[in-house]
Amino acid sequence: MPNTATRLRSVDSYRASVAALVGDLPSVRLPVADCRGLVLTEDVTAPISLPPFDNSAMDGYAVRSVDVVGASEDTPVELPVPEDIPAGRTDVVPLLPGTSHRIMTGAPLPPGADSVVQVELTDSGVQRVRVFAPVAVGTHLRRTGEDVREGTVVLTKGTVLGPPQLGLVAALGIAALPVRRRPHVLVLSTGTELVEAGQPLKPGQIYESNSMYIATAVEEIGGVAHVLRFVPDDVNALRATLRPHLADHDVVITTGGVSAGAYEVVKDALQGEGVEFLRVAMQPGGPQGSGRYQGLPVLSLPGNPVSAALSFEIFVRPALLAAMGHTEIDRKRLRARASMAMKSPAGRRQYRRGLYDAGSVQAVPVGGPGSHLLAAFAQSNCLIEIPEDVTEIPEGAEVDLVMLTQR
Ligand SMILES: Nc1nc2c(c(=O)[nH]1)N[C@H]1C(S)=C(S)[C@@H](COP(=O)(O)OP(=O)(O)OC[C@H]3O[C@@H](n4cnc5c(N)ncnc54)[C@H](O)[C@@H]3O)O[C@H]1N2
Ligand code: MOO
Repeated sequence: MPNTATRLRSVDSYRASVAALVGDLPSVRLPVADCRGLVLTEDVTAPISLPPFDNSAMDGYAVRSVDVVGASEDTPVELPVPEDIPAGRTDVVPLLPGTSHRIMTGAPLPPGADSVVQVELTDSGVQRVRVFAPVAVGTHLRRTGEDVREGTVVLTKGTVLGPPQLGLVAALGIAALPVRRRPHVLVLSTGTELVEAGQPLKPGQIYESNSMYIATAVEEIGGVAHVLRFVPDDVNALRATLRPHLADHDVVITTGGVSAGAYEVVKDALQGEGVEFLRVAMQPGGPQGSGRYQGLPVLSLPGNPVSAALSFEIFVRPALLAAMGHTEIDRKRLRARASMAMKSPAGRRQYRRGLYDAGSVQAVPVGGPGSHLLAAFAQSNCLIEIPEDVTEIPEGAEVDLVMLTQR
């Protein structure tokens, strides 16, 4: 049967298959510093209160409010200063009536004190201090547990750990957290025409770029990418290249070698070995392969750079995010008016690269639909999604956008 007669899989159904193939990653305990962007798998309970002790919110003098009643510029109250309490002083120095201790921000409030006079309202005395204003009980104090009470849940299972959450955990003295671990992704680019940056190009050669896109896109969402470049058009050599890496990766992403040509090394090596090659009703990104090779999920993306990139964006990225335990796996979507007319093939969901302008609420197509237009893609901030049943978008019509700048 000719390739053209092959039935197309819908984008949504293929997306679901890829997500099911990748599955869930296991939960592990990791040092807090390694948890940025990962998803918590258990609630976190505070082992201590925050603040852990009553302390001063200002540099100044710990006093009893009653001792400075009536103080003013003209009638200062003068108190002896028997102790100096910098932050970090760990011995207990009670405050006797009629005295004050010099105290710094974050230092423990001495027992007996009920307020702090900030230094600006005093003469900054060291042996004795003149206080120029009264203070109400509780002024400039940070009470034990005001932020967090020991034993309470501070972060719930499913939370994505960003800097604020990790800062809180550090403040609680927690060293490691239970998280879904990072996906380890083997990125394999194929093609005899591909050379690495730094080498001169011979006629017919191009610089290899897909692995750069895929690896950095994997790392952007918190995965770990290991790049391999595979050159020969030899199926046994490709299988042998994969073999030593199967045990320590969660997913293999290949690019190139999946379409209808005479040298389709990925397809030839993996078809019939657990990986199915098919066409998806998407443009770019029609030819795809997926399945398990020796038990390991393999996603074979088409070689054209924008096809590979959009295949990652539409199929692989949400699957990896879901595997990592994220519930928000989709990019933000917007609607805008098309700045110009566009055509799209019948029966395919087309993703045109575009620039969304929030001011005019317009989507401007950047470059054409071609899957080799890398510069246009790099200048875009969105994809303009043209549905399968739409072949013409008139200028000014509302279109759906997939924003590439935010999740
Ligand atoms: N007769 C047909 N030809 C093609 C069809 C088809 O249905 N019938 N489909 C076209 C579509 S659509 C796509 S997409 C590509 C997919 O081809 P492959 O996955 O086999 O990719 P290659 O042939 O290996 O490469 C395509 C293109 O991309 C360049 N490339 C590949 N890998 C990289 C890389 N790592 N970095 C940079 N550029 C890369 C390669 O040089 C080619 O120009 O097939 C169409 N053809
Ligand atoms: O579907 Mo291919 O991915 O257009 O270039």
